[in-house]
Amino acid sequence: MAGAAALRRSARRVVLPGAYALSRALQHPERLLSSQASPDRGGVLGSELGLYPPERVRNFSIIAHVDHGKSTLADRLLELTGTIKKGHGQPQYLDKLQVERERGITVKAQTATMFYRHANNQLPASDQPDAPSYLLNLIDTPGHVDFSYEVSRSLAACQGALLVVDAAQGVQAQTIANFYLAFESNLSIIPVINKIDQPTADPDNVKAQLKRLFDIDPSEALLTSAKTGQGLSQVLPAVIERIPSPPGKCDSPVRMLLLDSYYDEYKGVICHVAVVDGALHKGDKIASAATGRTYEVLDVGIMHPELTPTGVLYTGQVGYVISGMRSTKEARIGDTLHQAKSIVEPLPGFKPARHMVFSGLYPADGSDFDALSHAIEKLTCNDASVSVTKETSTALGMGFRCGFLGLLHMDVFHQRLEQEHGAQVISTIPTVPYIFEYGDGSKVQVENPAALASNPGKRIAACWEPTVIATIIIPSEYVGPVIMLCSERRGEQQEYTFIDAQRALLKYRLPLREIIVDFYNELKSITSGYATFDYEDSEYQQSDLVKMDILLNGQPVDAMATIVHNQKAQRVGRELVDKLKKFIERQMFEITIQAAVGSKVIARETLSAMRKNVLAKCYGGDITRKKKLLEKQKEGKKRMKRVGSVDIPQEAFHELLKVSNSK
Ligand SMILES: Nc1nc2c(ncn2[C@@H]2O[C@H](COP(=O)(O)OP(=O)(O)OP(=O)(O)O)[C@@H](O)[C@H]2O)c(=O)[nH]1
Repeated sequence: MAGAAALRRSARRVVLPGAYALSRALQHPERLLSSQASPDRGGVLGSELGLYPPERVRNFSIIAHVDHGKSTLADRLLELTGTIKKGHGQPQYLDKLQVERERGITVKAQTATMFYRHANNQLPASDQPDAPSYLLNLIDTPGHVDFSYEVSRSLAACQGALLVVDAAQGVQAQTIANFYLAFESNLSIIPVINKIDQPTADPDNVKAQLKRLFDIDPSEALLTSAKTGQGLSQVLPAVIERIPSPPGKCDSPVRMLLLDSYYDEYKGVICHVAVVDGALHKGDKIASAATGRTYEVLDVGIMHPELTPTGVLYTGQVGYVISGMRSTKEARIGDTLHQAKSIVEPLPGFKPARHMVFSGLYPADGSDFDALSHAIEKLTCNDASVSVTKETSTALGMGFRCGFLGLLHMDVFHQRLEQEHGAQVISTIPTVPYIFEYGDGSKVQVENPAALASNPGKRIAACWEPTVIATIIIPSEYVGPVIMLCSERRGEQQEYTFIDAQRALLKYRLPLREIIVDFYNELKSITSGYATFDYEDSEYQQSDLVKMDILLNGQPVDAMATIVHNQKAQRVGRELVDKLKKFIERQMFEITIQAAVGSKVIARETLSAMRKNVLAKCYGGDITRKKKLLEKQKEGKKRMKRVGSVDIPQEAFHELLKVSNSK
């Protein structure tokens, strides 16, 4: 380590800030730090970053179908470069969120900077003391369909991607989606066939699939096992040799792409940025191209893998900036940050996230509104892809209408609200954004069915619903049942091909509403878990939609209203009414439960009256026992929502959610 320290000192002496440092570094590559001499965590200094001109930087991502091993591979690369210690005790270092660890999925894309000495593979490293060192930015991405927005965002900062494919499972639906995202972003793609240690691994078959589907030359594929370490030593050399260095002008005023932002209680808003041109120093004044606001750079550094201040970031590098922004609303993802008072061309940015699913979120106990509001605000600071607007429901009181990228995203958001903020929420039936046109030609986007009055005074002339193009990959014996499922869900076949001797690829246009919860579960169950599924959003299509109300004792419960296809209204109405009958406890009066479309009742159930007197259970005059029972009853009441005179338990809302999505 003494040698490493000496190297660092000498490096500091020779390096001057800015472009000059870069040109000096280019003239003296022998002075670049080796990975062995790479700075220990927290010790990375700006002067050392200056030793990595764009030619010695590689920004890449790992993309794959869910569970094919991205995060494990990322961990191995971090270990290999000494960025984290081997066996650091935490599986999947880059999966930081609790929900990510629990569910084993990656939700937020994370970035880590690594230093790697690229020695010639033919010679022992000890014989190559001058082998050049590289700065590698690895961006881990989520694999689930809901988070493809995160994937495309991460790819914007990259010039290449490792496309990881499980050697036994082969190409799956998200492999295809992710390949096209990377391909359309003009990235160099390095195919990595992972999990070759598995007994059922068939790398040759996977190579053939890659050739057939993506025209990838089989000789380009790397064979690895992130578990045993086999083949991993080829990965980083391939990154350096096959992925181009980031383009950008070192001597221009600083211009960077805002990749992501989150709020840290102690540090404030932290922005992840990719520096496209110029260099960024602590103390610089920067401006946002979107808002025009200016900020002073209070701290700047790299993720190595934790925040490591460097005081500077140079062209092509990826890191973080803290600049006194008050909220993540100021840090718009995809925005261009640039040197204040300079005129720059904004970078292309990203397509704004499209909210596919909307749901109302209400505090389980009405008096907790402020607490829920605070929790949602905090969470959206870290997940800017959720849209939030206040709404009021007659049944549930004050709450929020939130837009999510998909159902998993919604689930994850709920889970985080409960786990990280202790919030207890009731959520309403998820809905997709419909478009309704009235007789007078005016159009509205409906994100809350309750907002669509049954008799709006205006005649509804037409309705449209969003559709998706779904890609499904299945073993060929399941083609029949899958085709049946898709037509039940109002799907329209677009493509039917075979990707190898055993597996078929189906493409369907499906109404988004039909797939938003239970489609994937059902698809999995009819294919014994073998189907994989991905979708991309597509156009709106005209459809015969109706609003269905649920009435309790004749009163509509706004939070239970839903929009359904006319043909399915009867079936959904019956199921909702049956479910409610099961979950609403008998009360001291009769309750009628009805589903209605307009003024027409399409399903009805009656719950007979019952008198429930807990105190009757208390014989004699034991007052403490009576009190306890009353307390218990009060607790139970807290978890009820009163609609008119009817108490509805929280579970009823959750159960409705399942019904309305299964049909
Ligand atoms: N046998 C074997 N198992 C592996 C290998 N690589 C990863 N795994 C296992 O595969 C499972 C999924 O790995 P992850 O790294 O979480 O997969 P991922 O692609 O990051 O998944 P998401 O983050 O959910 O998209 C884990 O149980 C890993 O331990 C490998 O090379 N061989």
